[in-house]
Amino acid sequence: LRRYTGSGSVQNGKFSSRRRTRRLIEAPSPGSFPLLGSLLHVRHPLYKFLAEKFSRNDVVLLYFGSQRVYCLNSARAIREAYSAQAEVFAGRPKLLGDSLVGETGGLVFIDGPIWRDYRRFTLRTLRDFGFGKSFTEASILEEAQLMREEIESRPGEKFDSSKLIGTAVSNVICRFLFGRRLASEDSKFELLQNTFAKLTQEKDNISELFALFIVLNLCGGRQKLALKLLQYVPEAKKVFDNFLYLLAYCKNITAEHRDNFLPNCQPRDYIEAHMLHCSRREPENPSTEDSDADADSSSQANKKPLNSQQPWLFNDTRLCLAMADLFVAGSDTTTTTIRWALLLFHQNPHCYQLASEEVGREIGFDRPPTMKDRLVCHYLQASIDEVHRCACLVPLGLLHRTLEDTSLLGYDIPKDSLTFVNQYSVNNNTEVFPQPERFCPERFLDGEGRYSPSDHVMPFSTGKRACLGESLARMELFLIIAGLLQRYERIEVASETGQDLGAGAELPTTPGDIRAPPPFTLKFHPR
Ligand code: HEM
Repeated sequence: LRRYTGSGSVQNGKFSSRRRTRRLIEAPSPGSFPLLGSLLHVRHPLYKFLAEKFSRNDVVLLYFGSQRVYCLNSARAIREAYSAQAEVFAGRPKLLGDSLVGETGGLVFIDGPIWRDYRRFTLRTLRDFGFGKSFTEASILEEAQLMREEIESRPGEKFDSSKLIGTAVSNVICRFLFGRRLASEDSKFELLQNTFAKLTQEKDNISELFALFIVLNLCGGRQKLALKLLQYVPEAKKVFDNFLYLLAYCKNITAEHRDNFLPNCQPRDYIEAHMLHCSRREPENPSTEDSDADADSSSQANKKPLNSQQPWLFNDTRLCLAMADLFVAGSDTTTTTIRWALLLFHQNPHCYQLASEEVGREIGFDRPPTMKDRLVCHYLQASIDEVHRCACLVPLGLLHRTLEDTSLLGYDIPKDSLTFVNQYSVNNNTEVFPQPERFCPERFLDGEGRYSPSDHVMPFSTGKRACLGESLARMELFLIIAGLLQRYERIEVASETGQDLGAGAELPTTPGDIRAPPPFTLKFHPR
């Protein structure tokens, strides 16, 4: 019998401050064993298992070791938690990062004032550099142009899709972070790209999370001890080493910047913006109440003063941790979505045809696309949403942590529980998306053929922890895909591993956090 012995009781959907002990109202669960938790009660991939076995349940309770982990298995549950109770669900679990680096920082696996200030600083800097404006647009178009030059320098050749698209996408983020692109021949660049594609796609991160929490349990929650033990596991050690490699790379570039930094000039990249911010240590207005607005890159959020609490939160190690997070979060996600788009168009050539015709009609073939064209390219916009739905790139999102006791759709959720979304359940809900296995952009068009997005498709999540790079990703997707449609009458896709990738073929996907298609090459047929 589990009893709730937290700080309050449930009243009007919230715990009151009155201390009381009562039975928890538990969400349905596949079951659990002591120590191992639900590991032996679930099948892989977890998102499919939960979507099928718990198709009628909004919330499912799992255990990673003894850690409570709630799956938000419907759009209703996701919105109720991450939007309606945004503050309560805005925490992140501690996953050894602090112990590894010796500093709390970054943007993804951290919460509290450091995360808040760095998130605001990053959104503000992205906006100042023209996130959603011409500077970023120009960077993306330049990378798209370089990609096309590469293709046209070797007519009739096949290109590795990950490398070709990954180079363009990663360089957009490099230009923002470091103020320069890295040549694809640069061995460091290739290493960085591959390292994190492997980390996010190939590894079965859910099994590893189960394992990590079991080890943490065994160590009585002591992170340093768990880290020491995990150093003996070759796979885990490789992950730590790769991360430390990326961090060292960011540190070197930061040191180079420091030598050339001119405090009175306009910052040219994220590192300089950070240096400028640190050099102006005069106190700013104290932090105002945080609102939902700072979860996105809206201008309101970015006009708010940074928290600037004492002690000073900004330092070089945290800068490097934030850069590492932006590089990892901003490279493979967008690259893989574009690869999915090309693969799904390959399987559905009539959709490629319709999108090309629209691009030809609305943009023409003589000038590069701009973000304004999005407003008139209804079919292409709908196709991109359908790519998000079918690809379901991050099916389980990232783990959140509850910052206080709460209740969700009638179930009790104690403080410090972990939560994750099941985007796969939502995207394959037959009541909202009939025949979900079909690629059908028309789902997102109204009766007059105008783009009509659905609030069920949430590739960037929602609420306080929603993707910080959503605007940049949306720009990259539209500009790069529209540019390819303009230039190439047909794009041939061929599997690198002999798998059938043709129309109707079921596509095997990678087991990691990112659901990527199998490796394939691209051959371009110019108009
Ligand atoms: C198609 C491309 C992308 C997809 C599908 C995507 C998706 C996501 C998702 C699902 C999350 C987790 C949200 C949550 O925990 O609720 C996330 C977080 C994040 N993303 Fe993205 N992302 C993309 C591109 C980018 C880009 C280009 C950047 C960098 C500029 C970026 C930076 C981040 C960061 C820093 C976070 C952590 C935010 C936080 O915890 O406060 N992402 N993204």
